[in-house]
Amino acid sequence: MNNRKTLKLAAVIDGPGWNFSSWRHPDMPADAGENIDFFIQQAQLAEQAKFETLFLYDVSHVGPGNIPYYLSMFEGGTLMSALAMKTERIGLSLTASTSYTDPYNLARQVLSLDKISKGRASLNAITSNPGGMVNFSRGHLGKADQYPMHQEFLEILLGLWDTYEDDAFPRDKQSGVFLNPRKMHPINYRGKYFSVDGPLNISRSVQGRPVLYMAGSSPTFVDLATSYTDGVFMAGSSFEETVLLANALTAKLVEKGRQPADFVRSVAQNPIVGRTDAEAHAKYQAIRALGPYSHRPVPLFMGSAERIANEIQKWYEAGAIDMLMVQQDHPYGIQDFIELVVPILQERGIFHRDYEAQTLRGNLELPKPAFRTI
Ligand SMILES: Cc1cc2nc3c(=O)[nH]c(=O)nc-3n(C[C@H](O)[C@H](O)[C@H](O)COP(=O)(O)O)c2cc1C
Repeated sequence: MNNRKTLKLAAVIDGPGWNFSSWRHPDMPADAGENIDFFIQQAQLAEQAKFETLFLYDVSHVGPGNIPYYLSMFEGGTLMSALAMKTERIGLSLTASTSYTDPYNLARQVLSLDKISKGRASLNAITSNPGGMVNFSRGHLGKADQYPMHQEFLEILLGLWDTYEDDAFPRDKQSGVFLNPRKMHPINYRGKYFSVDGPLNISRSVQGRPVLYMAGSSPTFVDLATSYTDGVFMAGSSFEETVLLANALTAKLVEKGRQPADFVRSVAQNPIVGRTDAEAHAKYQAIRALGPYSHRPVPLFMGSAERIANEIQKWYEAGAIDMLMVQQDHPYGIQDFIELVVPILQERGIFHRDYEAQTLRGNLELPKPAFRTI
């Protein structure tokens, strides 16, 4: 069972895509990962189509054998801040690793993005590969540290985002009262990995807090996500696996006394869409031919627009997803999806025709969380 009025759509605007060869396509800017004009174009395209949010994955340790996008990409918070100025309604979601930064820094960055965008920011907080800790003076830590560290990180992040009550800053010029100090709540957190006094130096968000996601698949992931986040990003490698994980998440939410409707479960797919199945297959062959490896997995969502819409409807109505993240390998992947599939989803009442709210939370049908102290 799905638990929202409509399916949510995210556009994953990760440069040339998560593969080795799409940058070689004649219509893909070879420097797409560092090309701000390309990102602006993708962001505005998704906003015109009323996608709820943009989404960026992240990596912050690389080697020469990585995919081109890994080797040549913008830092997500900086990029999203630029896109905030070129868009008005669409959400701005970035991924960052809790193994590779400090919670105070990330809390400031994401809440700043939230203010700059007037309530459209969200963070996908991931644990990432432990190998990268050598870039962040944490080479002594390993895989076993990552989830305990992640948990502390999320508690601090949420605590810092609720440093101030909504009306903590009267900024009254007459009386000279800028801050009501009784409404400021430093967290004074002492953990094994992080120690943070607070307070943060930015007021509470218009959407309460930035939307928080986690990505993963393990039982620890399910447990932490249902305790701390507003939603998840699941691998989505098959319909059956996704239904199982989505149901496990829902059961855990209910067990913890949370409303499943206040939680967004999403997967990413890289649809290759045509007017006919044959046209979609020709597009797939065109990118496959770019090499360097002839093997490129056939996307789970490939074929005519009608076929893709049916598949999305099946996943949505089975409660496997609340949000579909549209990722592109083909340079027209998102555009094709918008032109061919979105109208069918709208016709069927599965996807909205316009933004209903000003904030990302509102558009995701998530309630504004009340202020709380941890
Ligand atoms: C759907 C999904 C998306 C992910 N995205 C990223 C990412 O953008 N950057 C990254 O470094 N790791 C990413 N990861 C890896 C996770 O951070 C994590 O290391 C991994 O999933 C281990 O957690 P698990 O054992 O609970 O699944 C992703 C994982 C999943 C399942």
